[in-house]
Amino acid sequence: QSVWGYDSDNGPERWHENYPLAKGDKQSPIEINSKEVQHDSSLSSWHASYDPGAAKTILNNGRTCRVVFDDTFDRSVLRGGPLSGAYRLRQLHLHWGSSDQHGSEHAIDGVKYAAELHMVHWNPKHGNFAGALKQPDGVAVVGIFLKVGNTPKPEMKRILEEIENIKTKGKEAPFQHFDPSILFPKSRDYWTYHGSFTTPPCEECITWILLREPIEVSSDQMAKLRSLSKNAENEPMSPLVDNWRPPQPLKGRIVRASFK
Ligand SMILES: NS(=O)(=O)c1ccc(C(=O)NCc2ccccc2F)cc1
Ligand SMILES: [Zn+2]
Repeated sequence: QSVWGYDSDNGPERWHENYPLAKGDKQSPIEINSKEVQHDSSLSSWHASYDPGAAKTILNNGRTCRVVFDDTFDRSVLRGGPLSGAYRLRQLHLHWGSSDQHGSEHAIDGVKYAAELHMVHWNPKHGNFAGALKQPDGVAVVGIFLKVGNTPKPEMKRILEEIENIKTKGKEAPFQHFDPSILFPKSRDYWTYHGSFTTPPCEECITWILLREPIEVSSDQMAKLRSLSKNAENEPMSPLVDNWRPPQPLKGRIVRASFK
């Protein structure tokens, strides 16, 4: 079956066979080379105003752990930075490795982090998410790097505690009263560039906002994430790890920095 994944027979090198956009000129993730980044003093700071009541459920879809929010009206929005207008928060999810040494999708000067958290927002001027996917300014994703250290942020605990209840593919649990802005690092410094979904169908509709400052998690918290399974309950155990796409060709794109 043409279902895509991260294994040798259905992984990133073969996605283009069923999803031709995967070979586009504005694909994500990318390798950020700070020497080639352009500081843009006209870039304003971004602002998130999230309603904790918008959080609904957390689920394991066999490819990631995803928290879903109510995006039926402007309840939790991101604005400013490179964006014009308010983008609605729809979901957040993570990508991680089989060890602490790798797992992020974007890399900074060759440095890969243990994981990368994505907060996915869409532009309501395009009617709905499906419509936004077809527009270059349709979607905005805030990317936060997770670094293993010994002063882990307590805020990640909430997501990781829920993992017990969504161990296998298809499991979903209520996840309410959660304000994801508690996950943001202190600094608002960011890089921004135009790219794509890092998973099929790989539409090139994303304004990426990558935060420079990583947040810290503990090695135990990473082990918890790696205890998720990509299989359903009654199938052979297969650990959900290495659900990251490698960096894609920059193809002349400019990466701008909000900081010097
Ligand atoms: N890793 S990421 O770049 O942040 C990313 C963000 C969102 C999606 C998504 O919504 N997929 C579902 C989906 C995509 C396209 C069409 C219909 C869908 F349901 C996938 C990847
Ligand atoms: Zn993602």
